[in-house]
Formats: sequence, structure tokens, C-alpha cells
Amino acid sequence: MAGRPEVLFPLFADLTGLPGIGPKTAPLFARIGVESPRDLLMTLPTGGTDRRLKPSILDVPLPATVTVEVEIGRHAPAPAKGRPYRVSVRDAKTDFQIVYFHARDDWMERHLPPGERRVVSGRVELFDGVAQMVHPDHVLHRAQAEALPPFEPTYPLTAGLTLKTVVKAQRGALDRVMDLPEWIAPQIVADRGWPGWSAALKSAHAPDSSADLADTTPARQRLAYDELFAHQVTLTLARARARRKPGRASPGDGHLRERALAALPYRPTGAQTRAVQQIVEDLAAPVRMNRLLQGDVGSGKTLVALLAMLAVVEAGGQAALMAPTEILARQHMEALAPLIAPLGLRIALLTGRDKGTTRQEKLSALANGQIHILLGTHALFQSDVDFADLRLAIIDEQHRFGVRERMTLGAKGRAVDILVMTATPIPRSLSLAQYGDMDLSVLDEKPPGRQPIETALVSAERMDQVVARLRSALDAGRQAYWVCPLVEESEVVEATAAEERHRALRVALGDQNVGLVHGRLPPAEKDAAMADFIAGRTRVLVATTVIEVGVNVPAATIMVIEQAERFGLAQLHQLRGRVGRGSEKSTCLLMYQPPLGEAARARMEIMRETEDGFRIADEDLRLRGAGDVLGTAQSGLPRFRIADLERQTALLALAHKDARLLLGRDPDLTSDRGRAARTLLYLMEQDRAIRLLSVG
Ligand SMILES: Nc1ncnc2c1ncn2[C@@H]1O[C@H](COP(=O)(O)OP(=O)(O)OP(=O)(O)O)[C@@H](O)[C@H]1O
Repeated sequence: MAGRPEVLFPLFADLTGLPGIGPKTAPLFARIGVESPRDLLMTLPTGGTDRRLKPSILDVPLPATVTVEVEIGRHAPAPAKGRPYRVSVRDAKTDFQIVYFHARDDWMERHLPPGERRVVSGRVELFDGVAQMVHPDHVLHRAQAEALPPFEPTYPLTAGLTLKTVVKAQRGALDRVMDLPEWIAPQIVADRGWPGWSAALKSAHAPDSSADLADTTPARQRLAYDELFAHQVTLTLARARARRKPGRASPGDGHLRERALAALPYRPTGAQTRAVQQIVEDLAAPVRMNRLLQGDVGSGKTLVALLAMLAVVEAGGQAALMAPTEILARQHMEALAPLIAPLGLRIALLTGRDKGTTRQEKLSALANGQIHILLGTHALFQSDVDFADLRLAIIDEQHRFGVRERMTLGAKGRAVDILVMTATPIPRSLSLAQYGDMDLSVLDEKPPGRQPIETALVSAERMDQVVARLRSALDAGRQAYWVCPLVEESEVVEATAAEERHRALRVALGDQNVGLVHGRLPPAEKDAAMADFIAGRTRVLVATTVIEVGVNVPAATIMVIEQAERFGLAQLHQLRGRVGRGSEKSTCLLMYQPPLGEAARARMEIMRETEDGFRIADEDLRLRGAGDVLGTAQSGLPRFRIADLERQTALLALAHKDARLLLGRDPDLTSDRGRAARTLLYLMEQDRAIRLLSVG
């Protein structure tokens, strides 16, 4: 990495410079993710072996690795090839056997001379009631045994790579560790009693007992913090640099927002008002907005988006809202058009389906500023889409888009303000790790008058009863979604299952009553199915997970999810969130294929216990781990070597706060501590930060 400080060179030099690593072993290290001495140092022991001398193997519960002094007794050489060579030994309390395979008799006589005493260390197990130590790790004279480390760390290994090799290399790497100026705030170091960086590494690699392997030791806490802090410095730097770029000030005067609000049949919730205020302030300021709006299902993100868009239109600009699917783009159009038209503004929908003259007409109206608000799917990115003056890009459902798309839409105007909306509540810890470079607004309040959703677990064996109940609910005028099993590997299989269920339900509930929507239907058919369901012409909508995000049909009050155990918690929460959106009482039936495994049952129970998306997200994180919750690959969530995002959320929050504090005072990292932090950035390979710093 360009500009790396010289003191760090030895840590990023070739691995083969370390003792015991040659061209053959280096690739083995690569397999455990170790490509430099630094990587090796950041690979902490995962376990350890206690080598402290015990009087007898009876002093520890077997099987276990034990170190005892023994008197060597009778030898029983292998009776035949491939059979074991046994030596009887006696420690302070009991007899046991030391066993070797393929050992030469003369070597054994020298190795374990009868009548003499030796310290032996190895794993003792019971075979047919006889305690045996097979191939001891050490056979030593008493004096040599004093040199045994009392506690020997163990490391992740791979085929061909022995612990001995790793430990030796590790020692070599530790010899290269030097003291570095402290980058953590002095107050934090003092409060927590943390060692300096080099002392922490040395101590983390020299545990004295299993207790020293816990991630709560000062050394490990410190090292985890270093990792988190470096990452937070990067995100904070990115955020600060983005804000430094001049933005457009779009101070709306509020006249359109007032009129829109006056026409609404309800009042915004406190959370909606707060979020709008934050956004409007950002828009009015001459810095570029980069904000995440996180709202639980049904919390009313659309209204926030509308008011934000109106604010930039008030200021003379245009706004675009991009949805992840055509269904959702259309739905936004249907929800927003009636609110926007009376204001004398023009709103348009642009999707991949617009062709020929309609498309041309929309594009020219957009380019000359006649269209104020544009809705659409990723069709909004196409290169021939030009705005007269795009000032705000809103991206709905972050998870379906990557960072790149965010940028492309942002590039369609001059210094476009960006608002990303996500319906997936992310535990705060993860949102800091993933979106630390964005400002955050949270809708943590639902519109008033919503009733709790009744959630029940039903075995698929009771399908007939479920259908019978559904029939009487339809008779009572209710509407339902029926979600078919998730088949991640195959959209075709998923669609086929949905088609079959559709047929069966039509037979049971009447042809006219049941609609179908899945990912493989032609767009026009999807639209028609949605429109029929919204208008109440169909009473049941059989669907795959295309229904998952954002669909809003407040009259639907029943959600049936088949093979619910296949879905993740976040997904179930999203699906269930399609009901309970009006003032009527709603029901969610989670059907499962028996037998239900324990983990699946635990997930279903959480769904029954709570409707709070943030709590569900926390539980999901606890049950599945950070990578799975966000899908590490596409989320861009960093993989930490030492820090654990699930367990060390408080450390992350602290790192976040401290990074902002440091960069607030020293935006270019030029103070003493700032320079120390630069070293940390190199140490933690934070390329993005290094780049940002070098651009200035
Ligand atoms: N303040 C409010 N009071 C009453 N109803 C509201 C309020 N805000 C929004 N709503 C209604 O709540 C429903 C859900 O709103 P919206 O579709 O914006 O939710 P959302 O946040 O996009 O949720 P999801 O992510 O689940 O789609 C809509 O029918 C909307 O009209």
C-alpha cells in the first residue's frame, strides 16, 4: 500500500521471512487467511493446552491432555506389525500405558528406559477401561520439563500445517512487533486499563490459562477495538469528505408540504416529523446529504419520502425515487400521484417497459423540467435519462441495490442529495459497521390505531383446517396473502409451487377469488394480479416472496406463510408486515413442515413474541451471526479478524464515537494522535481511508 510507514515494513514483508515458513508452507498459511506477518499476529489463539505438572492423571477428568511425572515400567513390544507397542508407567497415584504405533524397539528402550523417571505430556483417554497416552507430545527429563510453557496456545490450522510451525512463525512475527504511538484516546485506554498495542499482542499470544482466551481480557478488547476503530475512522472520514464536497442548498419554503399535509386523512407520527425535519435541514444546507432512513415495516416511510421530495421541488429542483421492483414503483405511483397532482406538479413513472414515443416524451419532459418527481426502477440509471435539475435521489430498499447504483443515480445531477430508505431494521451495532458513513434517521414508531397481529404456528398436516378457516374469513369479507415456500436455488421450482397452490386454492375457494403473482410472470400479468387484489376483485393472493418488500394493501388482514421455517427472521418479519397495515385486526399463520427442528422453533417463537423489527433483528443477529444477517458478500460488511460484531457491540459504539471525536478535532489526521491513527489505518489495511487522506 502506497505510503506505508517504514516501521510497519517488517509486518507486511513476505511470510517466508519468518522462521519455519518456506515456499511450501506459505500457501498453507494463505489457506487460513494469513498472507503477511501482520495477518499472523492478528490470528489469535483459539484454544490452549494446560501443560502444568499434575501429580496424577486422576487429577483431571479424562479424556484430557495431562502432564505428569512417571516411573517407567515394563515394555510390551508390538506383538505384530501394525499393533501397538505398550509401556506401563506409574504416576503418583495410578498406573497407565503409554502407547506407540510403528515404533522401533531399540528407539523405545532409549526413549523410555525402564526404571527411570520422565515427565510425559499428552492426551490421556480410556480404552476398554485402561488409561492410555498414545504418542505423547513430550517425553522429558524433569529438568527439561521446567521449560515447558505452562499453557500452550492453539491456533486455527489446516491440512499440512502443524501447530508447531504456526507457533514458531508466530514467535518470529512477535519479534517484529514494535511499540507504536498510541492511537486510542488516552481517556479510553486509562478507563479500561488497556495495554498498548504491542503489549496487547504479546499478551494475547501468551495466554496463561483458558480464562486468557476470553474476548473480555484487556488485551483482546484492545485489539478488537483497534480493528473497529480503524474501520470507524474510515467510515467517518468518508462521511466527512463527502460532506466537504459542496452540495446544493435546497431550502424549500414549505408551501407544497403544507398543502400536501393538509390533504392527508391523518397526521404524521412524531417519528415521521422528526425524520422529515432532519432531512429538510440537510437539504437546505450547502452540504451533500447522505442519509439512511431506517423504518420498520409499515412505519410510513413513503410519507417521509414525499415530503422530502416536495421540499426540493419547492426550492426549484427535481426529485427521483427508485424502487427495487416494478410492483413497488407502480405502488408508489398510485400512492403518490393523488397527493401530488392537486399541487399542480407533474409526477411520472419510468420503468423498463416504457418504450418508443411514451419513453421519449417522458425523457424530454424530464430534461426540460416539466416533470418534477420521477419514480421508477433501475431504468432511472440509463444513460439517456437526463434531468433538468435533479437535487434529491431517494433509493428505496437499500438491500437490493449496491453502493454503485447509489452513486450512479447520484451522478445524474450536480451534487445530488441522497436518501436511502430501508425497511430492514438492522441492529444498531451493524448499522454502525455498515452505514457508519451515513447519517441515520429512524422511524421507530408506528402510526396510531394499529392492532397487534395475532401470530400462530400451524403444522402443514393441518392444511385442510387452515383452508377451511380461510374460507370463512373470506366470507366475512377479509383478504389474505398466501406465501409459497422459499426455494432459493430455483425461481422455476418456486414459481411451480406457487402455481400448484394457486390451482388447489382455486378449487377450494372458488376460481374468481384467488389471484397469483410470482417472479416469472410477465410484468403485465403481475400488475393485473396486484391490481385485482388491491381492488378486492380477488380475495386471496398466492405469491412468492416478490411480495416481501413494501407491498401495501391495508385491507388484507391474513398472511399465510407456507414452510415458514425456511425463511429468515427478517424475511418473516417483512412478510408479516404486509398485514396489520390498517385498523382491522390481522392474523399471521406460520405453517411448518413437521418435524420442526429446535433452531427453527426458536425462530418461530420469536415471531410470536414480538412485532418489533429492531428486536427481531437483534435476535436474528444472536441466532445467525452478523455475516448471515446482512449477507456479508453483498453487504460490504467488513470481516473482522478479532472483533466480534455480535458480542462487542458496546466496543463498536465506543469506536464510532471516538472516531467522530478525533476527526472532528483533527479532520486531516495531522496531530500526534492523528498521525498515530494513520499508522493504525495502514496496519489495518484501510485502503479507502488512505486514499481519502491522500486526496485531501
Ligand atoms: N402518520 C400516519 N398515520 C396513519 N397512517 C399512516 C401514517 N403514515 C403512513 N400511514 C399509512 O401506513 C401505511 C404504511 O405506510 P408505508 O407504505 O409508507 O409504510 P412503509 O414504511 O413503506 O412500510 P413497509 O416497509 O412495510 O412497506 C400506508 O397505508 C400509509 O398510508
